[in-house]
Amino acid sequence: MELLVQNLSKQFGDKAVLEDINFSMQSGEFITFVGSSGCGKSTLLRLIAGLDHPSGGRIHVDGSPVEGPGPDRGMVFQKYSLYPWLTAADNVAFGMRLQGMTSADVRNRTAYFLEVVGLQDAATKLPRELSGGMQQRVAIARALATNPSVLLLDEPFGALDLQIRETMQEFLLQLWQRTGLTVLLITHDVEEALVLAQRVHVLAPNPGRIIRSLEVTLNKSDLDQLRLSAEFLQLRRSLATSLRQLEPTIG
Ligand SMILES: Nc1ncnc2c1ncn2[C@@H]1O[C@H](COP(=O)(O)OP(=O)(O)OP(=O)(O)O)[C@@H](O)[C@H]1O
Repeated sequence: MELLVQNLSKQFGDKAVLEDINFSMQSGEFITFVGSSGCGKSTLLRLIAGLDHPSGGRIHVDGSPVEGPGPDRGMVFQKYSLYPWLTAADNVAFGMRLQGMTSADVRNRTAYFLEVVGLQDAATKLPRELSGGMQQRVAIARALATNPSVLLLDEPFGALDLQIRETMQEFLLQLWQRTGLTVLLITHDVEEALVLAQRVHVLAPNPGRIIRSLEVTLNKSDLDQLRLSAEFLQLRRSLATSLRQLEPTIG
């Protein structure tokens, strides 16, 4: 799989929201975009998902232009990801049924992906009976079940408390290491971007553009240790400084 984004721009009316975005990613990579609120992160992800159309530039998946949503791109949003009237299992099954999978396949894959996210015991629960973190795990299972080439995550843990957010980051990192998923995640949280990604792109606002890209080669075998390591703290400070310099000065 290759995702290729070239000279991508997006205008809403006369407001330029994204300008000249260029990057690519390959199978098995985990990349993040980090930027402050309103810099165009969600817009970028929606364009890649095919939920909206670019004003200029190109988005290709495996050489084919993105012209709308497709099963090759699975998406998870910050909240309200699940259908509230469906059980966890039916939520996971939903996309597969739409794709026309046989009911035996749907049943087997639902059980498998609920297990992948550690929720085999929650199959018959409704979303409101699950914690926020569990709901997002169901949403990830649903996205994975349709076998996407790339998983697009829009601040998936943004609505969760800090402690649960860290548990979910660890969960996602392990899932990625175990399964070889391809993940593109957007976040406003510098620490989250660094903990998870192999490559971080920093987005500046007005118009949204990439101002910095860095490879992250930190040892992620123990995230608690990592968060305290000098190398991590130095990178985090450096990224936070990049973002802070973009804020409008007051007074
Ligand atoms: N459909 C739309 N019509 C008009 N303007 C829009 C539309 N969608 C987004 N925008 C504007 O584009 C800019 C970027 O929005 P976007 O949601 O992509 O930012 P973001 O970085 O994801 O922010 P947040 O983290 O707050 O969600 C904002 O100024 C927003 O008001």
